[in-house]
Amino acid sequence: MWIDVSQRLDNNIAVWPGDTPFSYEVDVSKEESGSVNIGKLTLSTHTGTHIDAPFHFDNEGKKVIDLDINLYIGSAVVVHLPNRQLIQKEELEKLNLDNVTRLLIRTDAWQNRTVYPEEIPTLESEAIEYLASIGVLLIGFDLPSVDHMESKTLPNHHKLASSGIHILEGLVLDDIPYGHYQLIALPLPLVEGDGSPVRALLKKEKK
Ligand SMILES: N[C@@H](CC(=O)c1ccccc1NC=O)C(=O)O
Ligand SMILES: [Zn+2]
Ligand SMILES: [Zn+2]
Repeated sequence: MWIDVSQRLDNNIAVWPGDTPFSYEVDVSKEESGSVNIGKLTLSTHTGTHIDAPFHFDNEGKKVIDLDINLYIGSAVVVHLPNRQLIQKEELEKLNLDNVTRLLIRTDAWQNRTVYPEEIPTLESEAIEYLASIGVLLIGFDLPSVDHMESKTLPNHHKLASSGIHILEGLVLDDIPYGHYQLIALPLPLVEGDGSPVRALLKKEKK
């Protein structure tokens, strides 16, 4: 059974401070067109559950269309690391992450999803190096960013990208225990995209 671990997209969804509010409206109604309702979306590419392409923080970086879709489908491990400000290498070393290419970290630090949190946990730089060294290619968080909310230099975004680790943000992992899963979290084929909303799904593996 597939479990939806995406944020629902409605007109009340919280967005990054100052970013474009999400809006869905029926632009042309069935009555107006005589045949169909036609919706219109206005949204930031960083709305809800989404991936970041390197172009988000690097003008020379890959755009969404350039990213390998295989990153976003396949086996993943969910780990639960609540009540931390800094996620350290030592802590990750204690987990059994052999052969893990997709790592999803449940922090539980974004409790009230109607607003963006002021402070969120982050990975220390050595932890990113460690994850790259064991072959992690995708990291996902139940958080709006992999850097501190107020960061303008986005060191973890840059370090993850230069380490070959791709970024998935805004997952809803509230009810997801530690374990092995199959993940699907495909971005839209946005040719110029710096990021894309995804529908993120998990299915428990039998091991
Ligand atoms: N890094 C965040 C988004 C982000 O930084 C942001 C998104 C919209 C408008 C402004 C942003 N950052 C401004 O410093 C993310 O990846 O979703
Ligand atoms: Zn983002
Ligand atoms: Zn980001």
